[in-house]
Amino acid sequence: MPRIGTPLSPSATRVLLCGCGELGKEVVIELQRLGCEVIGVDRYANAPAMQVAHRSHVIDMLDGAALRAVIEQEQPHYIVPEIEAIATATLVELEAEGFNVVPTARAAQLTMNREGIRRLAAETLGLPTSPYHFSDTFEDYVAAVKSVGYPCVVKPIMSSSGKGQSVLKSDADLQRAWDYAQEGGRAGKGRVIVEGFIDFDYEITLLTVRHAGGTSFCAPIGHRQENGDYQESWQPQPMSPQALAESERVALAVTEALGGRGLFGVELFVKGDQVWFSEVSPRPHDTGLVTLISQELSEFALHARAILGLPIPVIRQMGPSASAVILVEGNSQQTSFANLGAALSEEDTALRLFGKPEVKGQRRMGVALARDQSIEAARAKALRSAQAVRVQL
Ligand SMILES: Nc1ncnc2c1ncn2[C@@H]1O[C@H](COP(=O)(O)OP(=O)(O)OP(=O)(O)O)[C@@H](O)[C@H]1O
Ligand SMILES: NCC(=O)N[C@@H]1O[C@H](COP(=O)([O-])[O-])[C@@H](O)[C@H]1O
Ligand SMILES: [Mg+2]
Repeated sequence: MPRIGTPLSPSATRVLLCGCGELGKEVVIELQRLGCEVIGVDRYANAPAMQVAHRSHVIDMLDGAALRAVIEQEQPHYIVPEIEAIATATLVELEAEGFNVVPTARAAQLTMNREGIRRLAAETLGLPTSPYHFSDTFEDYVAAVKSVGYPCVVKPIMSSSGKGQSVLKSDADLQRAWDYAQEGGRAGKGRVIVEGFIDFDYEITLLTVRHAGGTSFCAPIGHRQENGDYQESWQPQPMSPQALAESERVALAVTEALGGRGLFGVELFVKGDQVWFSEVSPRPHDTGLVTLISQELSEFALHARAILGLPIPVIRQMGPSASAVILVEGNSQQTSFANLGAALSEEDTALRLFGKPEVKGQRRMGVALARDQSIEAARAKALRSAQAVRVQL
């Protein structure tokens, strides 16, 4: 049975987070509640999760040598990737040397690159996905678009939150979408994926947790994306029993193939009873922020329990709930948020302000949460709360 020691003592259970954004902040809070010693690592100082960790390091996490140095210095019992952009080859080496990477180093490596996870899901596991093609050159990409057909979606193979992603409707979009994908990739210019556009009725995130007692699913989360970035999410998303069963089948297959313990966000497109796998985060998912109000154990608490080998006997869903993001646009290192009384005036609302130290362009800085009698009412309430917040740069 797992044991947890005293933080900052030789018996401490040390957890090191690679990535310290808003999702990591909530994971750190849950780990702190269980008495872990938590170390945050990210590319910039005062990142949200660093503000609640015991200590932190600022490094370029894509630099394998820098990542290894911090991990060797800290000797964590668990290494918890919080973002995709990490030197995952170094995590694979460290795992082979005996470190515990959550859920597994291979899961972090395969999901960092759209090609890794897409080929695993479609080619190895035979799961339904959109038609797809990978291209390295403009000429090959044009041929791929012709074969996939319009509309289609182009994305850099390494990107997240919709960066570098476009929907193409005709030949007129070819050059712009290519240029944007070349700018938006995390590793700079390079390979893109061309995907057939799935005309789904709705899309969900199926939070799936692999823990000591087996695999558990949360109620499905519906969400609305704009330009590949999440704006609102809600739980539970109404689904036919067939679509839900198929979603759980796909999520189980993907998470079993990735292995390890932890929470996964399985992204699925649904039309009628038909389900397509899109991608998976081997970590808490942004659309899962809704679980901060919709579940007794949030996705962050579930991740912490799973990582530490603790039981998850039940996941209680508390009724129709929603989240709405607080996006800030501009330039500031001292953003402030006002009119919070109005934002929290209604029953069953909550706010998270992430405490990000800087905004340059557009950045998600907070989220409003709400519960109500119906999904429609919860969504409307979360939006009212988010819109009530007055941002000063
Ligand atoms: N093939 C597709 N057909 C239809 N819609 C799509 C397709 N691919 C992506 N989308 C839309 O774009 C959104 C973002 O796509 P995707 O999840 O691949 O991007 P991402 O950059 O990995 O985003 P994140 O990191 O936030 O998950 C999807 O949630 C969906 O709404
Ligand atoms: N879709 C992935 C996602 O939501 N990741 C979350 O956003 C942070 C980065 O935010 P930033 O870009 O504002 O630094 C990440 O650290 C993670 O918490
Ligand atoms: Mg996604």
